[in-house]
Amino acid sequence: MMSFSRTSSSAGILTFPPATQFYPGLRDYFPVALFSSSIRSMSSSMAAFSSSQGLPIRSSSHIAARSRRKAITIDTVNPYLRHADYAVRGQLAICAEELRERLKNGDTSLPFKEIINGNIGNPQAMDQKPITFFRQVLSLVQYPPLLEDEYADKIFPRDSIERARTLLNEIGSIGAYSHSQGVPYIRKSIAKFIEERDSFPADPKDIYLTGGASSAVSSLLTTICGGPETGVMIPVPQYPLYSATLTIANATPIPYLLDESTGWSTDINHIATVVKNAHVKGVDLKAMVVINPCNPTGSCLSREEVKGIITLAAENTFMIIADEVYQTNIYEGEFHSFKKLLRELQRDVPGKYDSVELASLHSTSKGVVGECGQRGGYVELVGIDELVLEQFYKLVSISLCPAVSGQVLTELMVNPPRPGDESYPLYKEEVDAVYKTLKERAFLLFNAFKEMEGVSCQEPMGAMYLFPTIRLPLKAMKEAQRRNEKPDQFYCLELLEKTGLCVVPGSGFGQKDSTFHFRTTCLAPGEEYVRRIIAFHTEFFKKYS
Ligand SMILES: Cc1ncc(COP(=O)(O)O)c(C=O)c1O
Repeated sequence: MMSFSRTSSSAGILTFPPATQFYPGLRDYFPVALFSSSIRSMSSSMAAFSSSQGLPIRSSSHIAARSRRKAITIDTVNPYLRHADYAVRGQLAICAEELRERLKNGDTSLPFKEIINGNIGNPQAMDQKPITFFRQVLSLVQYPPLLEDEYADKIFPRDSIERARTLLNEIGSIGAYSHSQGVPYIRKSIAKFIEERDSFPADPKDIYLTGGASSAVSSLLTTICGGPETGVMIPVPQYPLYSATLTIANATPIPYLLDESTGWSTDINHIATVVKNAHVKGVDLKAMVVINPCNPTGSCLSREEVKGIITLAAENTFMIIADEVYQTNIYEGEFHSFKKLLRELQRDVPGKYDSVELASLHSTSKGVVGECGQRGGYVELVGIDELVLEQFYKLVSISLCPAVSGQVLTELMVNPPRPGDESYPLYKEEVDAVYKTLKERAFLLFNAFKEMEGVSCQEPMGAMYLFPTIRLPLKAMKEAQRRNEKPDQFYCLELLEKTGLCVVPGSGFGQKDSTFHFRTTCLAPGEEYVRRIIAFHTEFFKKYS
């Protein structure tokens, strides 16, 4: 009956990355689970890892046997990579994949018939459909002979044919490398989009197309980080791309806490203290990451919060990395872009904000586009020293160019059909429907959490996740301890085992000491997902209260 054996075996990475030795305060917010993942015993090779003095090792005989054959072993692989952890695709996701495989192979012993992945914001893996216009243009650009077909205009609307012709004219073949910074024509479109959004000019030369926001983050942090002395402020909770990338760069993540009691707000005074403490500890604080709207909390920054952060950056000279990939996933209030408010401050208070360095990220993965598999996105860099930009350009040029199909999709996201265009009515209908569905699903889950014993959740404002707190009964805490699992990890593993729902323990994102959360996406269709959570939670509380 049990889906996988409950013996807890260490998955290896039990130490903090070296950078945290430089900044031990991190342990308070990223307890073991962020940098480690003990998994319930599985057949997976990961389960064979064990721990000795904090280093992930296999049994020594195994190592000896392996090292005779392999130059690169788990002992010699880049230790910073080995220390990095990414909970979104971590233990829970691995276990879920195992269970999915068992279901596929006809295992009828499990108490559910399907796995539902609430662990990752992957809209088209659920039931979200691509935007028709986007895929029409992409098809034509991928296979230009379609444009010559006498039936082309019977299959494709005229504006998608025109757009494909324009793009092919600008790009040449989609199978050719583009400029490393991205296709110039697409950079112009992005600049226009930013101008329309912010009511301030944007310059195509400040824009770099990227393979999703993740590759922009990786390039930025590679450019910024020079070793453990380099500090980068990250929110707690945070999207673990940041902690993982900083670990790989052997830099020091400096946590700043979001305040759950006030809707996960960003307290500027607290951040000012964090900055001061970092300086006292001798950290060379280079940048601050802001995720707005926020993954995992679903909160959105107010104008005052954004301006407060920009002011701190101006006064303390650190770069802002504004992760704005959820800028169109807003359910309450308004999205305030860092670029717009920076330009406002520069206009209103001449001089003070002139040297603020800002990187703003956007992506085709989220919003109502949801094309995460296509790897499109961009970063806009303003206020950056020219010589640093040269280094950044050199870095991105080492990878030649982001996928050109992803660039095309980025062009379509920033330059969609407009009123009066043949494709506009369908485009509008599709984006409105996706937006409405995402919002409805967020509130369906939120309303369920409101009713659940021991659970509290902030009202969703944006993004595509909820991050409820669970106050676990003492008996459940003891059971977690007995199993050598973190309490939130225990709850999530139980949920997976009993229902097939995969969510991520809060420890994967960082959380205040003695608080426990989990993160779920709001993407699952229908009410089944919510029903299963409620039924599980009720049983769990009945059993452990
Ligand atoms: C806050 C945040 N930034 C960046 C990313 C990465 O997105 P992309 O698919 O564009 O690399 C994600 C993905 O979930 C995210 O939540």
